Amino acid sequence: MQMLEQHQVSEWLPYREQDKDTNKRDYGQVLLIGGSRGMGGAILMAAEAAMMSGAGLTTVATDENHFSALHTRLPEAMAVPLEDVKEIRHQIKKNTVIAMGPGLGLDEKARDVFRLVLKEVEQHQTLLLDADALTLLSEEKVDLPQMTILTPHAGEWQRLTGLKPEEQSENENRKWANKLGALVVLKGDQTRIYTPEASYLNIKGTPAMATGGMGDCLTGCIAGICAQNEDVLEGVLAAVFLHSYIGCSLAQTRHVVRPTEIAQSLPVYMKQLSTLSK
Ligand SMILES: NC(=O)C1=CN([C@@H]2O[C@H](COP(=O)(O)OP(=O)(O)OC[C@H]3O[C@@H](n4cnc5c(N)ncnc54)[C@H](O)[C@@H]3O)[C@@H](O)[C@H]2O)[C@@H](O)CC1
Ligand SMILES: Nc1ncnc2c1ncn2[C@@H]1O[C@H](COP(=O)(O)OP(=O)(O)O)[C@@H](O)[C@H]1O
Ligand SMILES: [Mg+2]
Repeated sequence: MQMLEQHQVSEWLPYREQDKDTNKRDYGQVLLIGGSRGMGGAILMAAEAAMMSGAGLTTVATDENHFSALHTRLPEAMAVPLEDVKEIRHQIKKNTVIAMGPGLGLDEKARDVFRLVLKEVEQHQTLLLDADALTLLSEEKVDLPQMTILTPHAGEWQRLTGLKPEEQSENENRKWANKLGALVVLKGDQTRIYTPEASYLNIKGTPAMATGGMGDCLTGCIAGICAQNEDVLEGVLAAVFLHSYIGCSLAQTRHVVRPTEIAQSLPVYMKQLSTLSK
């Protein structure tokens, strides 16, 4: 298992050359799907992290009840209603990265959008499944596009694989990543990443990060960084490292780190780390 190092991450992070003529469409378009009634915060946190990590355009498909909160907190993001099938289909076509699951719920409406995304997404797009989308994946019969990114915690991984936390060994996890043909980010105090070919060990996080929404923030971070990276694996590894790196850095002066604080800090840390290798 390969340990992630800061110098690699500084190479993998997207870097914006100052004198380059570009526009927002050069930095990817992210669609985030989730936030059923009462769980709007989950998808809002993911959207904020995606936008703050530099996605060129960020769109959120969520319950209409959350639109005003989203626009107040994050006016940079666009919103579409979760039940508008025609619009969601259009958005799936349009976006380069699709991240689904935070606060999505497990009801029929959630199942419908889950099936729609799995049916419509194309091989050239990057799909990330987190939270309730992982639970739906364990219940529904669907084929995953190649190298779908899955970001389970130990409980979600158990639902997908049947492996109890104490059975989630390197061997078993790799076998399952292979079987699913997926890039698996198995979250924990020290997150491990599995592809069919290799496995990676993140830096240790901090218990100050053990608070609701921290995984939702990671989802946005991965989506935003992958929107700007040609290489999906490098984007995922850089995002996982950066999320913990910022968490540890903020925890030096905090009892608990808010996921939204990590999102707010992303532009500064990305600039700092990505510049190191230039
Ligand atoms: N502000 C919000 O709107 C928030 C919404 N959230 C949403 O709440 C929904 C449920 O997600 P949860 O993950 O809380 O619940 P889940 O029910 O999906 O998973 C929790 C279960 O997994 C087990 N488990 C084993 N190892 C675990 C580990 N390392 N971490 C966490 N659980 C572990 C727990 O014992 C529990 O039985 C998701 O849609 C999620 O996105 C959460 O993200 C928290 C914040
Ligand atoms: N004790 C800990 N040390 C380091 N990181 C942690 C710790 N507990 C949780 N995390 C991180 O917080 C995130 C939790 O994700 P998740 O369980 O999906 O949270 P949520 O669903 O509430 O957003 C993961 O990125 C995990 O690595
Ligand atoms: Mg989660």
